[in-house]
Amino acid sequence: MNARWPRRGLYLLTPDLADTGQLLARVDEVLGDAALLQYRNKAADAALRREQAGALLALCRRHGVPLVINDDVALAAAIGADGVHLGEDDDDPSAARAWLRNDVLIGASCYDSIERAQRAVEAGVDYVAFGAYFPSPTKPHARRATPGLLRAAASLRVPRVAIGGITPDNAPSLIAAGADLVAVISGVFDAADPAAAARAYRDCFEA
Ligand SMILES: Cc1ncc(COP(=O)(O)OP(=O)(O)O)c(N)n1
Ligand SMILES: Cc1ncsc1CCOP(=O)(O)O
Ligand SMILES: [Mg+2]
Repeated sequence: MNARWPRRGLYLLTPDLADTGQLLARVDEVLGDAALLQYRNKAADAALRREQAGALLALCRRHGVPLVINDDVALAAAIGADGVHLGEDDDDPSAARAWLRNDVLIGASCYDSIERAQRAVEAGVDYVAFGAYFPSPTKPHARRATPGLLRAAASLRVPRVAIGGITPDNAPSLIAAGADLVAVISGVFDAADPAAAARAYRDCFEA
């Protein structure tokens, strides 16, 4: 378990962009307001993901923001990333824990299931993620979760992440229900003013 990562705030996920220069420029503009960055690209091949993850790691180091890799434990280990995020179609958290250094954080998607979250915590994950909370432009068919799940997960004693269609307007209701981090793609990267949007999420945690 990594003792140093921020446990509250905006958890930014990258949009699928093939152009690495464009990806870096778009992330650079908003990273200062993020607590964590996740590299997520569901369209890129292995070589492009390696290139983009390495470039994002350098950017994250400059901003002092930890980088989490989605889906790919081998990639996280290869570049020395700060964490990996795993869902139901990915490696098992306990297998990842055996593979990765002890200070690499592991996050788990728990969708709408407190039982899945309990099992993940027993396997040694550092945070649990629930959602989608609202209709997600990025993942329209994502399973839906309720705020009650965030309240129920308080007893697990790891940070709780909420994801899916989260905007600066609806984030406060999830934070009030116990979300420590809100995970966002379109609310920042599809905003007319991404820097202002990122600041608005951050402000939700300071209100
Ligand atoms: C913080 C966070 N929460 C949930 C997910 C979704 O993970 P998963 O269900 O494995 O789906 P994909 O993102 O891989 O499409 C996530 N990536 N991050
Ligand atoms: C990866 C993922 N898992 C559930 S919803 C989602 C996408 C989140 O993106 P957005 O913030 O655009 O809804
Ligand atoms: Mg996944």
